[in-house]
Amino acid sequence: MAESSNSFPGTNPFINTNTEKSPNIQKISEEEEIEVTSPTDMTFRQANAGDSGDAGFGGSAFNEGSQDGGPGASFFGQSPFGTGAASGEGEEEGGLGALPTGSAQHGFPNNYALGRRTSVSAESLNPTSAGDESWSPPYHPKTDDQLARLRTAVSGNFLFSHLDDDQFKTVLDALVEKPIPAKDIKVISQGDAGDYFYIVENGHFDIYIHPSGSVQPGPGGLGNKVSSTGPGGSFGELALMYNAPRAATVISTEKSTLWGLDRITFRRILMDSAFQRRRMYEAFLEEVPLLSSLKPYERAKIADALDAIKFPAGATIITEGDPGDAFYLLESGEAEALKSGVSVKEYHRGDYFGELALLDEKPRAASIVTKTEVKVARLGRDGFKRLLGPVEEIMRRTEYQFDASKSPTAS
Ligand SMILES: Nc1ncnc2c1ncn2[C@@H]1O[C@@H]2COP(=O)(O)O[C@H]2[C@H]1O
Repeated sequence: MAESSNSFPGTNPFINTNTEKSPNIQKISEEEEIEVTSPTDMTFRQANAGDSGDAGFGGSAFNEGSQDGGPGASFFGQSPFGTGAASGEGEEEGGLGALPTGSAQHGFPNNYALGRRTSVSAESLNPTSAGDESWSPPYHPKTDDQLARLRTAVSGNFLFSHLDDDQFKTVLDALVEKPIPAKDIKVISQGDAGDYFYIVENGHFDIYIHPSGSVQPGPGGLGNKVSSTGPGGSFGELALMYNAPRAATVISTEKSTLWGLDRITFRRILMDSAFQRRRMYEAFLEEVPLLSSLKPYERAKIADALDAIKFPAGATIITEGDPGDAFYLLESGEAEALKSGVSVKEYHRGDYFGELALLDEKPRAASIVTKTEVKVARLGRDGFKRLLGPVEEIMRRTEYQFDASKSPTAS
């Protein structure tokens, strides 16, 4: 635990090695020292009043007529950190693919996490360490209706799927309902400090990134739309995980309902497992040819949803004729596909199988049997449908050679 916690900040895959300082981000770093001290400090209370940080809870002070010129109305007022423009010199808006630097290749703005502290408090480096026993999680009572809705909302979220019962209860108690009354409400502004992680119960949100690292004045100031999210989805974890400014702007596209989890509860309960999963699969997923067209952030979301399973040699992972419930990526070892007992295809590291039954709701077209000890990353049906949409066409183009005379070398 300590090992992984301590190594998180040092291995931020999205950090930029550029040493140029942004005054805006420096302010955010300073704020963190205050913010991690108490979830009920000034920042939190101001947020409740709707005038600071990320979207406040219970406040009605939607600041229509956004100060920063983007299409969305800001959900909050003047940030104590400002949303001042970071450098952005010589860069054109052009989507993630158009960004020129190393971090841009990762799908993040040039100055993402630029100002992250080199010296941070023990709490922020190691949120679950001993010495933090004085922390008691926030408790926000909920009606039966709220609890039922909340359980449904988090049931589809992979960051919650590995919690034990106590952790799950702590998180449910700490979540706060946050109605978003209309479209064009800016819940998160790129470049700001992060206070909350959000789960979408209903409604829809678009996500924008400006190459400069923060929202800019004027038309197009939000940058480029990079993705969107809806019921069961979540956002706002990156700033909390990496102690970094918000990497993107998130705006409602309709009336919606969010549940917000404060930064400290997120870091203490959800972060370790989320980090470990993302880090564990990051390098492997980059190597998987099927996923090479995806952006790094899309691969990170897939990592959240994967389960590692080991099989000994000679084990059957998939049985021909069965209904399909999961898709698999082969992480190590070798396996083969058998149709009516005849080998028709071999699998090695980076290959995938199990997609046909999920794509077409058909029974398994072949059995998959291990030839050596094998490690697979399993993606359940929901994750497959939600996360692999962008590569569906690639999967559909895969031609299978079922002619037994060409096996076992057919691939
Ligand atoms: N392509 C993307 N790059 C960065 N963040 C994204 C992207 N798509 C969605 N997001 C979410 O947008 C959020 C903005 O706030 P955070 O940086 O805390 O966390 C970010 C992610 O949860």
